[in-house]
Amino acid sequence: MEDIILSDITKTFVPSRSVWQFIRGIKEDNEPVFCLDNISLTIPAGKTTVIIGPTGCGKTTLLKIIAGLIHHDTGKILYGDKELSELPPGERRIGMVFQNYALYPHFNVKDNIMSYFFFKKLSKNWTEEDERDAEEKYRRTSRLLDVKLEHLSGRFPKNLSGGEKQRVAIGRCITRDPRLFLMDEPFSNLDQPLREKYRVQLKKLLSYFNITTIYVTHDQHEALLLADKIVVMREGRIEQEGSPEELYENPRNIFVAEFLNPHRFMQSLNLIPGDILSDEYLGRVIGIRPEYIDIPAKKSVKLNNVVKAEVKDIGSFPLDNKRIIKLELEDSSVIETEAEGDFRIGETVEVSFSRFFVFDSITGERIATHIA
Ligand SMILES: Nc1ncnc2c1ncn2[C@@H]1O[C@H](COP(=O)(O)OP(=O)(O)OP(=O)(O)O)[C@@H](O)[C@H]1O
Repeated sequence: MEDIILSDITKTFVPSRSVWQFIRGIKEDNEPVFCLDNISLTIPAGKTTVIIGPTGCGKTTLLKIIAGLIHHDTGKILYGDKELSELPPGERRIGMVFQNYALYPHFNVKDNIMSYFFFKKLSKNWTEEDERDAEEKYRRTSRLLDVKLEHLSGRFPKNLSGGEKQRVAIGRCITRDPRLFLMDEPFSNLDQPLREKYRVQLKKLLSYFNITTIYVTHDQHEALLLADKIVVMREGRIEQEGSPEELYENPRNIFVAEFLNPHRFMQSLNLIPGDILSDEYLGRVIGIRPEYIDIPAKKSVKLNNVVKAEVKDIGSFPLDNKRIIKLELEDSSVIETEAEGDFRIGETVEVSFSRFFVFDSITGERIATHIA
């Protein structure tokens, strides 16, 4: 198993003329859409790489280029020392699961999952041992995906729920023994509780089979749960790549810092003007993760990490046993964190920051991380 290396991948789309332009004989070229800008990236073997970024940043296009569904303008995709893009799609051993499930409608669940073996079985070389291996693979995949065999194996796709179809599509890809597994928001059609359940199953499955996977999503919780490596994209470029911990603890800029949010009820970063803390940070932006805000202020931290704030709001989330407190600082900026202790709305408190980022206020780049 080898890493997959993307080197300087570029893609520009030239939109075709609309019917209206065609009828009116309007010849002027439509503006080209610059989609991917020199993407270089290593996809580690046997790990899950999650690509995340705002809509239109080029995630799906990158995935389609890797799958060989569209061609890139420049650059290389290497699997070891082989150029993946020069291999015919059939030899690439790439499994894909996209939002639409694309199951074979006339195959039942078991035959869909086993479809890879369908034609192999017709060949003379198919042995009893191959049959046992295929059955074993089917059983393991089904168990890990929680596809209840006794209920589902004989059903046809039209009689399955969205979640069931999606799991069958994933199972079908896995039994094909892919070298690379590509998934584009596979759970986006499902409701929240189901998404959470299936993500956990998928994580188990991917680590069990050690499949090199690229997973595209908008969803930060999904990214943080599934990823061994996260790639944050913006406007056709990679903003930062690394482990979820690296990106969360050492974001390159405000965009990345705000993008990854493990908290369900709070923003991931509180931004305040630097001069509120000290003249040393005049013209800078300070970013504080909610978990590094202490109320009341810790005695041990330096005085210039302490600010006064008014309690503006306290929100309760009893099912999660959480209370979120919103605090207004002297310049009217509002920060929020988890409340531990009793507070009254309108009360003034002293707050300290045990760790914070210092960002350039124009470029948004991180200049320093300050630890008290
Ligand atoms: N065939 C095409 N012709 C012209 N422009 C295209 C084509 N395919 C994609 N684009 C443009 O390229 C950009 C990137 O599209 P892409 O689908 O890769 O984004 P994305 O990050 O996957 O977005 P989303 O999260 O909304 O799915 C968009 O501006 C899109 O409009």
